[in-house]
Amino acid sequence: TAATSLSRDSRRPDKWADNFPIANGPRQSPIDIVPGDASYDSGLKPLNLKYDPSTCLDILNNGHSFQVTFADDANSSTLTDGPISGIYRLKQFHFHWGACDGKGSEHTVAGTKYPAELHLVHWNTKYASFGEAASKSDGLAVVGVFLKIGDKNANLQKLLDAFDAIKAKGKQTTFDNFDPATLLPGCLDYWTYDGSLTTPPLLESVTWIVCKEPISVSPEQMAKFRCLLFSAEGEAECCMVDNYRPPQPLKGRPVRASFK
Ligand SMILES: CCCCNCC(=O)NCCc1ccc(S(N)(=O)=O)cc1
Ligand SMILES: [Zn+2]
Repeated sequence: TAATSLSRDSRRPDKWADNFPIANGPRQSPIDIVPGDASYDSGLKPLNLKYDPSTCLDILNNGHSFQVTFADDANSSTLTDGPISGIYRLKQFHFHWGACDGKGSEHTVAGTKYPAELHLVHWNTKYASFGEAASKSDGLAVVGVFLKIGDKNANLQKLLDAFDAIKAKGKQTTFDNFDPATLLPGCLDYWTYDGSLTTPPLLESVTWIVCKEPISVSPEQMAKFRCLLFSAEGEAECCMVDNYRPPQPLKGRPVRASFK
């Protein structure tokens, strides 16, 4: 139908510049990270992530990914140090993935695509809210973690077990006492650069912090990601896959490494 093709087109990254001209801006994300071109910065601090599982609220299929949302009315789940100054609060985390294991991540590493990528979205508490921070150059900090095919990930499985309740666009269910720290790799070495949201409104407000070490996901678990739907109940079913934006031009931006 016309509605179906409008919806599909709005999910196509090559169409976003029509409504969001910033899509061709100077600090767009994601990027291809070339380790040999990154410069080690001894001034970069270790990431300080302190999450309180009791601030976990719900899990939602928002029609372009699934996200777990956190109560952000206090400094209960925060990111400090790393490349940022001040206190950033966790708002939500979500993922991007492919139709097969050979693609799915948004950032790539010397051209290597991972099957999926986790984004932990934080906003700068010098601003009053996520919505206000999202339009400021230092408003957001997103920690990216790559998923690599390997052993079954027991912590990830807790999310996948909720998928039956959020299969279609708009479905949401309570989700509590989940600790996002269980999704972090053992080593928190990272690359960092100034970028943007990777979906509309593509705002250039994100300090990106991409972990070098991936976490594991089994092939069966990746197959479950692909059972979610872009479509709402009652609409023709459309599997939620390939919800990633490809790498964007670096346009001279420096990429720093927290490690040698
Ligand atoms: C009521 C809505 C308030 C927010 N207003 C709408 C909004 O700004 N949404 C953008 C949300 C978003 C998009 C992309 C990322 S990513 N993939 O870069 O980590 C993170 C977060
Ligand atoms: Zn994302």
